[in-house]
Amino acid sequence: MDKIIVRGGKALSGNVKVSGAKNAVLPIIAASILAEEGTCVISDVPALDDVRTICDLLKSMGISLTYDHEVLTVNAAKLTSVEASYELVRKMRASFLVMGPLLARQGRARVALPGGCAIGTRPIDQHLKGFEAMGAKIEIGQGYIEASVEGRLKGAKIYLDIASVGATENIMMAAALAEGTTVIENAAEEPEIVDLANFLNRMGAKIRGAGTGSIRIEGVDKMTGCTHCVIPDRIEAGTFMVAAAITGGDVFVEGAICDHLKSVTAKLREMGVEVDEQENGIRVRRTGALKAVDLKTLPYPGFPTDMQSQMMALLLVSEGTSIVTETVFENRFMHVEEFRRMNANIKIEGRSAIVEGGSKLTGSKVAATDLRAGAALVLAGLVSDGETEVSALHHIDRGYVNFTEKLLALGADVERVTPESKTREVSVSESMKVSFSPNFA
Ligand SMILES: CC(=O)N[C@H]1[C@@H](OP(=O)(O)OP(=O)(O)OC[C@H]2O[C@@H](n3ccc(=O)[nH]c3=O)[C@H](O)[C@@H]2O)O[C@H](CO)[C@@H](O)[C@@H]1O
Ligand SMILES: C=C(OP(=O)(O)O)C(=O)O
Repeated sequence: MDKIIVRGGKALSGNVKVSGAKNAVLPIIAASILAEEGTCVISDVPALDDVRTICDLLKSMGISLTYDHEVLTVNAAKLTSVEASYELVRKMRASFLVMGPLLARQGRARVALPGGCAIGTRPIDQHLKGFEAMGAKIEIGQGYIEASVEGRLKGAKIYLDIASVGATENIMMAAALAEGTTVIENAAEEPEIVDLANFLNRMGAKIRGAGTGSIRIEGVDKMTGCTHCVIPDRIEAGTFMVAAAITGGDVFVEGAICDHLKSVTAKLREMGVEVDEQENGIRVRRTGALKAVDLKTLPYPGFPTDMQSQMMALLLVSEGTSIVTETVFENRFMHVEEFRRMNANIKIEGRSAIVEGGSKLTGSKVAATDLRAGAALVLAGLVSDGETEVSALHHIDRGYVNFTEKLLALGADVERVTPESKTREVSVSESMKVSFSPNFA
């Protein structure tokens, strides 16, 4: 099993380019199932394990795909199966996003129950409530959810009890090909929802209001292939912003969209970090001490839960006590135990973590507990005494393209080690080449 070895003490500097957003591209690839004709050509598709998983899933349904230099083509004219197997859904919960498109196009879908994961139980009741409101019959058995509808789905007014990102996306995709108009109230407002709506509209859908709490979808009879470029990953961008801040560095995060990162920028500024918002990216510098701040995760435009663990790493080296409250997922503090191995002083009280700043972090053996926790441990390693060894990298590979290489290019003392070959020497230019070649043949 690969490990990342980090030796602390280097201030990061230079330019890092943000890849396409994982959380935008996954629903977009699922949405391409809706195109009965033509090819979807999607660019800035990051070479991530999660992308490979959803591509494998579409391939298992008879859909043809190609991937070359971050351009993915999907031709879903031929669709031979409406099933998403346990093996693929288990690897990645976002696989459940194929349910809406399959149901809308084929009138039937059979998808393995996604179950919980390290960060919480993550139910899908809001997705199912939406499909039922559109006339689908839902049956659950033998670990699978079967949804079916006589004829077409019918437009409906759906109020989400929770502004769920996945439910908003799944229902929006289903409604795009339904008969009549669907209105989703208390919809999630994340930028990835806007990107998905833009993609669907290019395919022929009629969606208005994405990015607000009320989305109106007029169903159409047919959708076709289109071209689309995925938005930059705001969480990857935020992770590098924290990397700059934690090391007292000076980094330009190229491609980051300032508007998508307002809550992160505001917190960094509150802590005494200089954040310069530019047209094509964000420059982050830190020279002085870091101030403790409190933060609470919330749905967009609130502070993202996917940045909680990285910010916690930063708060560990600030002056004073901070309170981090996690309101989105009920169990997203697994990284606290790992931080403690690095001499962190953190107490958990219910949904809050009391983070004592100013501890001298020490390098240690730690394991990623989810993908953002993995990144956060590497960030903590950048300022720890001695060597930090991060394992369980399959989490990091789900959501960060060339994470080690990007840090290396900014001057970090970091390497990825494969036990069989001891050290895998990676030249940055080589590693930046396309390293993803899924078996699309
Ligand atoms: C692939 C992807 O885009 N993943 C993101 C997406 O996950 P995901 O779409 O799974 O997150 P949701 O917004 O659906 O979940 C938010 C909260 O709602 C709850 N819930 C959700 C659906 C439902 O039917 N019932 C229910 O109770 C969840 O358990 C969770 O507590 O948004 C999360 C919240 O910003 C991010 O952390 C994930 O990175
Ligand atoms: C929780 C995350 O992803 P997922 O919803 O795919 O598990 C994440 O990206 O931090």
